[in-house]
Amino acid sequence: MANVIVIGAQWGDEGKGKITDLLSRSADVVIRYQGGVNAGHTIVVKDQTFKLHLIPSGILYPDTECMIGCGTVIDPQVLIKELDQLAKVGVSTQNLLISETAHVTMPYHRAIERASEERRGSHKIGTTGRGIGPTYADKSERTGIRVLDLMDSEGLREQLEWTINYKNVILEKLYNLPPLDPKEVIEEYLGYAERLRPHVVDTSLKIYDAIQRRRNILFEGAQGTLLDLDHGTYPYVTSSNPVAGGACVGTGLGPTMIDRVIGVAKAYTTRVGEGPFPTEIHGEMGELLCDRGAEFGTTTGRKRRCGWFDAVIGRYAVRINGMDCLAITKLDVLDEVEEIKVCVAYEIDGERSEHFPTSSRKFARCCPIYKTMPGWRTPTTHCRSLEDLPKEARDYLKFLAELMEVPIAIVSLGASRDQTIIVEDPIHGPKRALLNHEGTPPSLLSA
Ligand SMILES: Nc1nc2c(ncn2[C@@H]2O[C@H](COP(=O)(O)OP(=O)(O)OP(=O)(O)O)[C@@H](O)[C@H]2O)c(=O)[nH]1
Ligand SMILES: O=P(O)(O)OC[C@H]1O[C@@H](n2cnc3c(O)ncnc32)[C@H](O)[C@@H]1O
Ligand SMILES: N[C@@H](CC(=O)O)C(=O)O
Ligand SMILES: [Mg+2]
Repeated sequence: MANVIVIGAQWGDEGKGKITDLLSRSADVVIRYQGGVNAGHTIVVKDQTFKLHLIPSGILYPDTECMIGCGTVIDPQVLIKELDQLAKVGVSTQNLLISETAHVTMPYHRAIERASEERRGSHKIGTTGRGIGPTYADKSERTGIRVLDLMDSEGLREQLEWTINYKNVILEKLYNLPPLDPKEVIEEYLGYAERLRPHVVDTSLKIYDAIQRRRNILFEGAQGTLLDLDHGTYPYVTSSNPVAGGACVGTGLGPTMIDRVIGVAKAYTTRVGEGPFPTEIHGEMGELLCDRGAEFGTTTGRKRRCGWFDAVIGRYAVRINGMDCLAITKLDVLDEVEEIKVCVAYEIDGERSEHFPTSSRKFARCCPIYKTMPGWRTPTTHCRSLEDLPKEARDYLKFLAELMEVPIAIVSLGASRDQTIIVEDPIHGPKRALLNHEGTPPSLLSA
């Protein structure tokens, strides 16, 4: 039995969907613990592509129980659309459970977010526009609507009447927008409630039950470490905690139950939305990575910004998440690149630093110090073992593992489930933190 967290080690879109789907083969339960429909997880199986926003990436396995945990925010309209789309292609969602205490995204959340982004002008965050920030803000302000409120029609009428009138003041007075009609919204959401009711439970009880029955639980992170509300490039972050620590809070499971943390990182870096990005490449090379990597948002279709691999943020992600091992994705995207750069440290205000600065303003002044590696200029999408890879590609991976002092357990060379090299067992390997008693690094990727 092993309970494993999968997290993004960069700014999201690292390919967590593909890796979670792959690992779900050995999981009994897969659970999302934060974020909402801002996430876009892509899974490719044979010639079928699935784009999931809220439903966990374990859903393609009919016997796996999938849960949407209490730390998520749920847009019922999008969730129902996702359920319908899966049903259309014959994927059962009977095993999907939704937490009673997750918060619900309402129309005023989306409207307020759009208006506030516009009002911010050049200070905008570049959000996905899905109402994520305002839904989490209401949770903190204690004016949120939870799934269990949605299930109680009388209570909901009263609660929403009050809340919508309260939000209408903001819409009308602050943003000069038309008010929402409480009756219309209430009827719309009561309809959603009936559709979702069969899935709604106390998921923390279900998880504890799974623990007691020695089931394998996979926690699927969305977004990435650098988008974390507390540990990312604030204010250019999302409003939840994508880091491994978020998995316990966002599901109601105690930290002593977690066995492993697997980080997912692209072989280069991308970021979508505003905010500093020291290794961003402007010009031809950035376009090449964007083209080859099909770097367009799974949710909004926005073009993702592309850059070289940044080992400073990689090391930071290892530390913040207590990462045991890494999955490196999209190595194939670098197949045509003649020379590959890796950021090994920053120069900040004339000084060298190997640490991620806590201030975003300081981060924006970081100039990457690069080490240049030779490319391999050979296709790798067919490789299924480390030995199949060109030597330069193996050297590149080894260099990344050494820089971050974390073993690479999985290498991904294409979007498809089978385009993967398993270097070592990602789930049952030893706990990395326990290997370092004498300060010796754990065994890294073998050459
Ligand atoms: N070429 C290539 N594409 C890959 C590989 N692994 C994943 N992909 C694709 O890369 C993209 C990854 O983006 P997402 O699916 O948005 O990643 P994610 O981490 O699940 O997303 P968020 O939770 O939104 O951060 C998808 O289009 C995948 O199909 C790979 O090894 N090579
Ligand atoms: O989460 P919101 O508030 O919509 O956006 C804030 C910030 O985070 C970026 N982002 C959100 N979800 C994802 C995702 O799934 N992959 C990558 N980046 C994401 C968004 O672009 C904003 O920069
Ligand atoms: N989740 C998103 C963010 C977006 O679509 O803008 C992505 O896959 O890039
Ligand atoms: Mg995505």
